[in-house]
Amino acid sequence: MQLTAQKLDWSVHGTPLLIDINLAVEPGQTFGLVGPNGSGKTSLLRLLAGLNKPKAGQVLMGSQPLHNLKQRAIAQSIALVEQQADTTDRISVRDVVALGRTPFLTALRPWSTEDDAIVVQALVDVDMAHMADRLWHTLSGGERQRVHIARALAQQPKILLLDEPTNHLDIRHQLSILELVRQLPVTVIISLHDLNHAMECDRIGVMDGGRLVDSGPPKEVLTAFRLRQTFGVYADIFADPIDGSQMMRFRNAI
Ligand SMILES: Nc1ncnc2c1ncn2[C@@H]1O[C@H](COP(=O)(O)OP(=O)(O)OP(=O)(O)O)[C@@H](O)[C@H]1O
Repeated sequence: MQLTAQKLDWSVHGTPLLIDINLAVEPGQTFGLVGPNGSGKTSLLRLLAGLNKPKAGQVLMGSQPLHNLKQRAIAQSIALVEQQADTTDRISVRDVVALGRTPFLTALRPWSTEDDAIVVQALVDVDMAHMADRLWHTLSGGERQRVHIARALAQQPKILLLDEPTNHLDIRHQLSILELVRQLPVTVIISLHDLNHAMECDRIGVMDGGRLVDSGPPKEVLTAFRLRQTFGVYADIFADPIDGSQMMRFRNAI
């Protein structure tokens, strides 16, 4: 499903935090959102998920403006994995993931064996099936992150929004989560700090000071100029001798 942002503005107490954001992510594409700390990535993802309302402009899910839809209808199509999602409840890993099924349950459509199977598959996908009975609060940071991703997968969204999902993850799980996300047949918008990981996205967008300052194929967008201008670093960009893919070697901060 296509996700479109048209002329989005968002501000808090009169301070503009997102300014004139225009973006269209095609069905099935993986779109990487990059930018320095405080550039507006999380704010944009929350608007795209319908959690915050824009001051101006609109978000379209397919051809439907989000502001015309109820939260439950949005949750049947869009899942967001937030950066600092937490719960203090004594709840098992399996039950956290089962929360992903909530938007689909009604009195006429109660929990079924199909939901059980979806939850198990989501746990397998993030390599957490062996911890299904563990209590959430006993998990490490990386394990919690993987459970949150499993909850979003259990939602079986058409659009998956991920805010720095590789935060806390060891290198094996970083790579396996990114590989999993890229293979999903859904539209994905993922914020990333690791620019070499962002190179694997179909397209990327660069946030700077609340604006989307560039978007396009990673090779065209993440140039030495952009790394200096927006990220404040000197970097060398070169082709990997093994497979020719573009890599960045960061030298020093400006
Ligand atoms: N509710 C709020 N009230 C005031 N300022 C806010 C609020 N939410 C975000 N901001 C500010 O808006 C700016 C953008 O924040 P945001 O979290 O979207 O950035 P980000 O690109 O995700 O950053 P990071 O890479 O550090 O996670 C920051 O300066 C932040 O302090």
